[in-house]
Amino acid sequence: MDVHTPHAPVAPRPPRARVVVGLALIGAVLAAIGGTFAYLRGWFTPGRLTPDRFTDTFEQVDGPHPGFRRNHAKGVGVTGHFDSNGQGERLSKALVFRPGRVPVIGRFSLGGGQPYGADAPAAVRGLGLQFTQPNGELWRTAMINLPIFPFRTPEAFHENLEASKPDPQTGKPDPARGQAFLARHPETARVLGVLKERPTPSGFGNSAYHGLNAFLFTSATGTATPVRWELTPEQPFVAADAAPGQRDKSYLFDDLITQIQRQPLRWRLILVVGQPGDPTDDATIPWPADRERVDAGTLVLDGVESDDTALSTDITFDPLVLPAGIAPSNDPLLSARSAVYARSYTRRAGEPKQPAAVTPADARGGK
Ligand code: HEM
Repeated sequence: MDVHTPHAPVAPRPPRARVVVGLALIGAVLAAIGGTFAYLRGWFTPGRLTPDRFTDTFEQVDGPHPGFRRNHAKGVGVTGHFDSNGQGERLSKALVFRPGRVPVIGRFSLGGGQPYGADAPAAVRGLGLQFTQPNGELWRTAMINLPIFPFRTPEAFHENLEASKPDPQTGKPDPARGQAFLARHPETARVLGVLKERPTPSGFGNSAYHGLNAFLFTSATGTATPVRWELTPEQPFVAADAAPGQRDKSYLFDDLITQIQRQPLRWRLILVVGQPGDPTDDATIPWPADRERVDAGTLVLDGVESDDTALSTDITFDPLVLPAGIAPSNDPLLSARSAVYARSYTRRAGEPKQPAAVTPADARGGK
């Protein structure tokens, strides 16, 4: 054997054989891509909870409303800024916490997939925000007026949606399915018990908003701290209207528009500092009330627009769009939220849109 050729030389293949091998390779690559695609869409495992299936279920509960968000469908866009006082800097190196001002685009909304439903005091109030840092990085967050979330996992949220689908016989959700869900999920029953005791403020402007999921803040020196955040209103508490049925269908949004046009609305951004042992993967459990609360600055909202024209319409307030210095925790809701928000956006962005309930004339104060 020739020492310079330790392996038997490979005879060159005739050109036709090379073409066949090449085509087979391309076929294998396409099959692998197709297989991955089918796997991700859940076609191999029909019971698996995929972003598509989650989005379909939202549509089945509230009906198809092309062009609108699949959850928090009714809303208005807002604009303003965040004045940071620098107190958050010791927890996170994110530029948004340096002293100074950053622009904010936001959206107030009501929970559920009905873009034309009547406003009601008990409806979940939402506030999505996007902060733009001086280096162009974005921080997006979507908060609600509940201090704890009723569902621990995406699966539990989805199971509850399934139980909320209208019964074909009555056109309403079957109460027995709701009861069965609560029996399987005592954590949801506990959260609903807590929420029932809370006084409801009169509108969007005097509500507090909670980020609920925990995040990990990293300081300039590399220290990591679990943090939850919330917005506390500077607008004084007034109890919710006991008989809003007498009022306009969009009275919560009308009041918000009137208030913002009178004077800017303001909230304090509070960073709640977690201690070792505080759960970061369970938004149904509040952290102890004595946790340190760092007032990081003031959110000021001074512009309001209809969903038909607002910049926020083309934004998903995806909780995983984060600047350096804020990272996701191990909360299982976070990645599910990100994936389902993206699916909702892809669907609504490709559909023809009906006019929003709150029109551009309404947002200009034309009522
Ligand atoms: C697995 C859990 C969740 C799922 C599947 C889910 C699903 C959705 C979907 C599909 C949208 C519409 C997205 C779009 O088209 O832009 C949405 C919007 C929203 N969600 Fe969630 N959500 C979840 C948990 C939460 C939690 C924990 C909060 C509060 C901390 C929250 C607050 C909001 C708010 C405020 C909006 C409206 C944002 C906007 O105005 O665009 N969601 N959600």
